[in-house]
Amino acid sequence: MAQHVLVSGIEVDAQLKSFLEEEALPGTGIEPASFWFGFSALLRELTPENRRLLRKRDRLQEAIDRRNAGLHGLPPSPVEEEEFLREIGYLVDPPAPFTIGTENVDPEISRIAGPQLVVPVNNARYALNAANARWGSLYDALYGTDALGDLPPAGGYDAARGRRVVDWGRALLDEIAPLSGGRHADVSFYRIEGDRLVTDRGGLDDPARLAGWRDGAILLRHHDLHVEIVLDPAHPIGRDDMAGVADILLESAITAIMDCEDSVTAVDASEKIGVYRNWLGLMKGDLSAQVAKGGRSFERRLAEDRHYVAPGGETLTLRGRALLFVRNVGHLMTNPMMRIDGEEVHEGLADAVITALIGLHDIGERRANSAAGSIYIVKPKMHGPEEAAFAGALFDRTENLLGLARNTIKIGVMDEERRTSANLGAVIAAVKDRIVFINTGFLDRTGDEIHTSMRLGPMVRKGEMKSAAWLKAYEDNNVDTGLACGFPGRAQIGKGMWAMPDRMADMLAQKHIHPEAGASTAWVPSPTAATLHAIHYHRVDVAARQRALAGRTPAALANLLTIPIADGRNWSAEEVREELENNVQGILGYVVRWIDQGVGCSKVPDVHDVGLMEDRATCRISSQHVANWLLHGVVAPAQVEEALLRMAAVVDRQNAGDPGYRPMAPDPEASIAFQAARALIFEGAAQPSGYTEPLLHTHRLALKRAG
Ligand SMILES: CC(=O)SCCNC(=O)CCNC(=O)[C@H](O)C(C)(C)COP(=O)(O)OP(=O)(O)OC[C@H]1O[C@@H](n2cnc3c(N)ncnc32)[C@H](O)[C@@H]1OP(=O)(O)O
Ligand SMILES: O=CC(=O)O
Ligand SMILES: [Mg+2]
Repeated sequence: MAQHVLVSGIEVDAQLKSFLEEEALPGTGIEPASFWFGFSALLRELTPENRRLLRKRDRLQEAIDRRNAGLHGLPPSPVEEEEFLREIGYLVDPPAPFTIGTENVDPEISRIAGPQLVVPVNNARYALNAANARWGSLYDALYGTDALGDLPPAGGYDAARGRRVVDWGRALLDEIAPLSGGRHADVSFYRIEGDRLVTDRGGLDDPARLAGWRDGAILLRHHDLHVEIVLDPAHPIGRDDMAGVADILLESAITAIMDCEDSVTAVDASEKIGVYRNWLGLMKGDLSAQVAKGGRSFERRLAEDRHYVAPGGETLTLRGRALLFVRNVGHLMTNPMMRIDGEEVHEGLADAVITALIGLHDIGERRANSAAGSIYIVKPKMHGPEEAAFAGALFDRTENLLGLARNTIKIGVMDEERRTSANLGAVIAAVKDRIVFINTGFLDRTGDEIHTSMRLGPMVRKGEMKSAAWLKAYEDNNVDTGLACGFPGRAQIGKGMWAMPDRMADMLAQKHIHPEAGASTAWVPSPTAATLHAIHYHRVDVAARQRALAGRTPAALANLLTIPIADGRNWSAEEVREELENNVQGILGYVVRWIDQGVGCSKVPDVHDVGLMEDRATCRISSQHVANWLLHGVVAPAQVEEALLRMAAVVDRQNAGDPGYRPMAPDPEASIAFQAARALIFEGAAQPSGYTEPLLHTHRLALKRAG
């Protein structure tokens, strides 16, 4: 049983108290007594407002549910929907035109367009890898994935495949830094003479693309992104290369989000400490992890900065690591790590204070993460401007507590709830001097789309959501609003996750649409994906795209408010079965690892055997979808029960190789994970905003209590 101790009138888990006093506070100049005094006051002041905002969510949803139930399946026109949403206070008047005023923003956010990597911060091995993913090997990314159309054969190095990789890489150099007299593939030497790159195929068409050099490397720069040609004639690859090129390194994950939210499992103090401790290691620079792979073991640590000579002879220092954000949880959840007046603390309040406290370790002397002296917090799952203003107030109060100048804590706003999308201008206005991004979290957003109109009728199939009118309007509106509010040069306009981690050829072929749509960043699930997605930012000039898009007619609110119900469509029994099984398999495959093993982000095969990145947001979509079809009789309860049992056996088989895995199918009644998945569906319609957190937390806590 967790022990709580009373500090400044709040009950704090004893382990959390020790962690904060012995690990997080030392070095910040803040004394424990004043920290606890301020923390307690902040919680007392802000908890009532947090609760009020959650009650407002419920009231609005109840009003929408009542109205929708009374429509008997006849969807409101977008005009009627808009009028209704205004009437109940869901839609507010847009603000007068304004531009954001955020200052002290690092160039990785304000200027450089490139990939954004997300990683569960409680996994030190992955978190370090993500921080170090600023630079990635193009050759490895092409060789080791299906990017070139096929997978590498089993066994040792395949020289023919290696040649294809090298050719592809050299052709990319022709795009990024063309030579005046031929192709990079035909170059037999790269040399620096004076301040210029010299090859036997001429110099650079644009000499300014040479950013620098160091012993054994040429550094190019294009669209603010760097590319390093690694020269090493002794290297196994360089040895067989006419010009001695051993690799091409791409500046890849320009920013990375250390996630405390949807990709982690943190239901109590000990798990929250795991999350906070890794963030602390990243901010202090001393995080390490022992990695065993390929028959060897090594210690992974944070990469160092990289040093070059620039044309003119000056030293050029480039960051070796991605600029790090930390994603806090939203306003919904509470956590037993602390109690105030006997009630669990609102987790988002604690996250803000503790992650910002930890951020202090960087913004003093070190500035190894933010040279500009900012702490970057991503705030997810906010519904509308009042909730954004509340996050702003929380950050104000946190700054007061930690002695920080106003707006030191920056905010990345996830545009991932319908009330936020529909009021995006007002949301941005509410945090206009600290906002550093808006990002279309289309996965949560799809879950909220289903949940909000749950009672209207059955929704289209999950795959069809991607072409629904609301989704296009949502994506366009996000860019239009960001441009209108002056984001270019100050803040990111971001797009969502590539959720098929093994489908790199498809990503390479498709994800260019994000920079083309005017986004300065977009999410990737892995360092390899970051390296490959970086190519899109060489191919698309985001700044030019943003200038071109700035004058277009903004996305119509009517389209954003077009509800994706199926409108009388009858699916065949086969289509219903496939949809149900796909959702149920995804839910079970994700939930079983979440509950039993504490893994918050997993790759789970869908019914077509494509491994999908599953996190709480994708689980929200699947569970809400089944709940919606159940509510409207598209599927019967017995059919769902039967699918759960059948898919449990499938998921058990998929995990058969994992020695730590507890099968569900032999005794589903006794499997807490199975029961959690079942509850997510059968109790799905009643979950706040359709979120999965309350049921996931309850079931994991039950499992931990059971031992
Ligand atoms: C809707 C949303 O909120 S999306 C945001 C939440 N999602 C995420 O954060 C995605 C994070 N990604 C992941 O957790 C993983 O990539 C998964 C679960 C999707 C796939 O994982 P796996 O199949 O185990 O990855 P895979 O086996 O292919 O690769 C493992 C290697 O890649 C690395 N890796 C994989 N994902 C990441 C990542 N996001 N960051 C850093 N490194 C990563 C691992 O460190 C490991 O390398 P190592 O052995 O050198 O340590
Ligand atoms: O957080 C991202 C999302 O898509 O949801
Ligand atoms: Mg999300």
